[in-house]
Amino acid sequence: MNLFKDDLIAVAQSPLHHWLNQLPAQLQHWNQARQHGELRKWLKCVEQLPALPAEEVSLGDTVTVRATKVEEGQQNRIRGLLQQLTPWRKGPFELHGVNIDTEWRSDYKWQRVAPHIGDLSGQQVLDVGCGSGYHLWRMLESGAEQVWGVDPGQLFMAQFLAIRHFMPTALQARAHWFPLGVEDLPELQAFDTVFSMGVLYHRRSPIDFLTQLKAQLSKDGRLVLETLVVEGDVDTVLVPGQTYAKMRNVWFIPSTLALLHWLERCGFKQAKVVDESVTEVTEQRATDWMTGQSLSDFLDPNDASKTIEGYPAPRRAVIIAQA
Ligand SMILES: Nc1ncnc2c1ncn2[C@@H]1O[C@H](C[S@+](CC[C@H]([NH3+])C(=O)[O-])CC(=O)[O-])[C@@H](O)[C@H]1O
Repeated sequence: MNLFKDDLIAVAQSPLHHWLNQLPAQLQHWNQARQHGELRKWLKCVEQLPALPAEEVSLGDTVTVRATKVEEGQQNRIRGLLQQLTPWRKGPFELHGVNIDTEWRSDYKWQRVAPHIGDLSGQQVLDVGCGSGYHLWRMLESGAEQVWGVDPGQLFMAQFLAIRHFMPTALQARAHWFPLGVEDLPELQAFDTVFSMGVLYHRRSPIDFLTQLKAQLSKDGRLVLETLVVEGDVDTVLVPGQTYAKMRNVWFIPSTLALLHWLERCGFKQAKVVDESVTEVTEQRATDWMTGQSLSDFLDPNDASKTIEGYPAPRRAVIIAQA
């Protein structure tokens, strides 16, 4: 379990140390039974990345690491290796002059979330379904003491490890990623803020999901939830057919009023909607780093207010609720 050695030490030294009752055994099991066929290849790419000093670091809209002197050969090597980790969905990043223009401008989402969360100083922060970990770096920018991402997507883990490779040691020690789903988390009751963005609609049982998120929060903790919503009253929930915007695994898209009601039923307090907006094609689009189909292909070509299946086009809300 060398891959997670330092992260497990960080768990032991944190207020989350009771996670060690399950985590090492889960990672062991994952290592033996749940590894993706390509993971070795992806990790090899990460290992081959050149070591360069992180002399200029920005955890802003484009998460950036630069050294004063980078040779062209090193830059080409970085680009070539990182291109083997495509598709890159969540970013953007700039690593020693290599711009990773990801499918999503995840900075747009963060701009909708950040004004409402305040300073995260001193906090233990969990991001459930963190993808490449782009938002983990932004949470560190907001002051978090330690950030913990979980996501079953192993390509995203390799992407996170590649970004972390270039970070200065002091930041590396504060950012962690485990290949787990929300269903693998015990009731830790230890995080000051739990984020879960873009995951609820992928869950078959949204009430169980909200309950699992609540179980991660400390007594005074809060949830920052971002998800697809539809317009409508407290009884409105869209359960699409086989696909929604060509995504196969979409189950429940509630109205914000329905979602607030669910949160209340799960025991959350003071839940409020802090942002609601329609996703533009400038936020999710094909790029050199994700050459497949993207939002413009998922919308009705004659009416961008509808998905290709005729449902309302993607609209997203950010909700903050207290444990
Ligand atoms: N059981 C699960 N437990 C945890 N995560 C899961 C699970 N199943 C899938 N995921 C993960 O949830 C993430 C959803 S993407 C949001 C990324 C980021 N948060 C963003 O807001 O940009 C949104 C989208 O692409 O639709 C993916 O990384 C999955 O691997």
